[in-house]
Amino acid sequence: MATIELQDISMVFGLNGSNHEALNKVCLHIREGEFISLIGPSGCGKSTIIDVVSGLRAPTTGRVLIDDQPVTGPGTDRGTVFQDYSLFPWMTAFENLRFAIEHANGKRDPDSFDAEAERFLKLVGLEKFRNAYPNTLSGGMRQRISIARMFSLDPKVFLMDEPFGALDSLNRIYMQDLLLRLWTRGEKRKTVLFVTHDVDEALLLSDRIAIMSPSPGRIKEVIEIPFERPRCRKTLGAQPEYLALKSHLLSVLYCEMLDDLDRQLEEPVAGGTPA
Ligand SMILES: Nc1ncnc2c1ncn2[C@@H]1O[C@H](COP(=O)(O)OP(=O)(O)OP(=O)(O)O)[C@@H](O)[C@H]1O
Repeated sequence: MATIELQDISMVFGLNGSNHEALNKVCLHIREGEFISLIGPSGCGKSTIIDVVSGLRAPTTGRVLIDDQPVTGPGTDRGTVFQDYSLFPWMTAFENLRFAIEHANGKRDPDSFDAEAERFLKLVGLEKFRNAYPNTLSGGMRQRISIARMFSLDPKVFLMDEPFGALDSLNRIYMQDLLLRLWTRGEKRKTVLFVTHDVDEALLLSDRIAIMSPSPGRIKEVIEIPFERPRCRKTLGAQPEYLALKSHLLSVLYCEMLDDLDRQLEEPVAGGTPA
């Protein structure tokens, strides 16, 4: 478990000769073992936050602390899952897992890497696909391997950027439940920063939801999700409190979307003003 502290994170990108402020003084404290989701309109800077916390990108100003230590680059204390699976295409499911485990634990007995890879394949129900290459697996199966890899590396922090965004709705449900079960039964509960566009997904998974607004990206509101764990999606969706929170989230996001649209339409269009 770890705390994550985002302190006044701003990010300015150079874009077509001018500067674009993607994030403006984002502050967020994430508690030990907490599951927090970032939700907000496209382009509000959710992925940029994941990049900054993972250490792949340095902020223009501000800093991230993990357990009070500043992030200066990528590290084994953070595991990531992205929407695009990020598996090595020339390795089988087993080899992808084994490679990651070996890379993270180079000094251990090599036989233990095999056993560990087999164990995690089984945990996500893919032992029969041990020798399959990623291009022969469905999107859901590939994402199961990515998740197994993240759990097998045993980092303190999980960073997940729309991990289920490319999946159909049934696969998405399966993956959400799989993630919840693996996460809640871990001895040391991981601290999770999760990006999603899906309000129901955020409500099912999160302890808190941070709503972002665009241009530049900021955290507009942070909402506590009061439902006890373990959560059951069948009963959760029928609770009046769930419906009220969902309605609130949707109205905030909808306002953001309309504001964004207004801003776009105010910008001059090359060749004249729209009628
Ligand atoms: N490398 C880059 N160079 C220039 N601009 C960038 C770069 N990366 C991101 N941006 C800009 O920063 C802003 C935030 O991008 P980001 O990808 O973090 O948004 P997002 O909220 O994750 O969007 P989405 O939900 O569509 O994935 C956008 O306006 C984007 O165009």
